[in-house]
Amino acid sequence: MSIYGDYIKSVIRTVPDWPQPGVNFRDITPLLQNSAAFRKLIDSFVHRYQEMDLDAIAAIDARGFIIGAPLAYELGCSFVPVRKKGKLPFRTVSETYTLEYGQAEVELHADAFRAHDRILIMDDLIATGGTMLAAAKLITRCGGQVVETATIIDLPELGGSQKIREAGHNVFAVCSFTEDE
Ligand SMILES: O=P(O)(O)OC[C@H]1O[C@H](OP(=O)(O)OP(=O)(O)O)[C@H](O)[C@@H]1O
Ligand SMILES: Nc1ncnc2[nH]cnc12
Repeated sequence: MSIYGDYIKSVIRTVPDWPQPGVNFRDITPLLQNSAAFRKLIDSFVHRYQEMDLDAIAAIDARGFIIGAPLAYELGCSFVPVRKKGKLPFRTVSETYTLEYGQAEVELHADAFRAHDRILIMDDLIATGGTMLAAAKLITRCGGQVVETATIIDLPELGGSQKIREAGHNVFAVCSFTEDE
């Protein structure tokens, strides 16, 4: 958890039973509306990653882009979009995964980075971990080195962050929510 974790958590809204009954949706839009909170969020990531000699931030479509792009700008490294199926125009590699509420597929341009590049994967939230693990597999298949996976929100009870760690990747989360919060 980052030094601003409690503050960032306090500006995230929980919407019960969305998009389907039983899901507590963690909504980051109030955080994005609050310029002071958004700045602290990006600063937390900059603070953690500025000495890690990253080559690229690979951010996951769509909410991962919101934080991945300013971080890449601040760190002076490249931005790699990991997109939902059918959005990238060039040669792609893809990986299917299971969401908390459905199935999906992510894609990466085959030439998105150089072999051995040091890459941080960024997303807004880890639930089952399927999305992050699919992105990590893609990046590894393309020759990248996954230095860490980062997120604003971890939902540890859903087991995703644990699964990602068991697959051999570091996980950094700014804050976490239990099901009853
Ligand atoms: O750990 P998981 O169970 O894989 O779930 C986490 C993913 O689910 C959400 O994305 P979503 O597919 O809803 O897309 P969006 O960012 O386009 O809203 C979230 O932004 C993560 O990418
Ligand atoms: N509970 C949740 N809140 C927000 N985004 C999500 N993506 C998957 N599960 C989610």
